[in-house]
Amino acid sequence: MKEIVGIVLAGGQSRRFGEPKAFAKRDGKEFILYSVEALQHVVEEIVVVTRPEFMEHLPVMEHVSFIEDLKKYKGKGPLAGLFSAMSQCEAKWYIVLPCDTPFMNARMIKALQSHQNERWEAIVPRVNGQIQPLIAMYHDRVKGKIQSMLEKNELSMHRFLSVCHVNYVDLMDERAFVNINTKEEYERFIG
Ligand SMILES: Nc1nc2c(ncn2[C@@H]2O[C@H](COP(=O)(O)OP(=O)(O)OP(=O)(O)O)[C@@H](O)[C@H]2O)c(=O)[nH]1
Repeated sequence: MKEIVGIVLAGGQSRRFGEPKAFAKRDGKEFILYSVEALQHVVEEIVVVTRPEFMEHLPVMEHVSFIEDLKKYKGKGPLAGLFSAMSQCEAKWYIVLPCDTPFMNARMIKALQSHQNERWEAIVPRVNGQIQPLIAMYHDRVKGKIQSMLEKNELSMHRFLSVCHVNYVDLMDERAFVNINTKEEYERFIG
């Protein structure tokens, strides 16, 4: 079993953005690569959970593999992506990132990781009072909890956190957590 694996969630619909967010660019580089690179020097391996039609557009990278959501939970959102990666790559801890945070960086991931401790099931940043469950660390112990939520079709990340033993850590770098969901946000932060 690996000590720590990175997960990049890139299987969403991007309905608000109107085209796949993973391939939107900042300074000529695809958003998804910012997520992969932020994790690259911190974790042993990275699993990108994405759609089959995206896979051929993604570059081959060392220690990075591309998988799909488990058939059973396809279309069920980030919790399904998280569970799919946890089931297909065993590790003690996971650090998850979405594919739409193009200012995320290794420094922030290391800051999060510095709170890693077996006492907790999840380490979740709070930035400007807002919790960030998709930019967080999860212990393998939460896998069963996610599965039972998915089985009940309960898909809320906040509801999931309510059943976990969570260490909320205040992080200050708001810019690293900028999340692009719409073309308006793209114009405002990257334009
Ligand atoms: N693997 C996987 N990732 C998902 C799924 N749904 C959302 N994500 C990812 O989770 C992150 C946050 O997703 P959202 O922005 O809430 O949803 P989205 O579907 O990408 O965008 P909207 O359609 O505009 O809501 C993004 O990185 C998505 O790619 C899913 O069902 N499977």
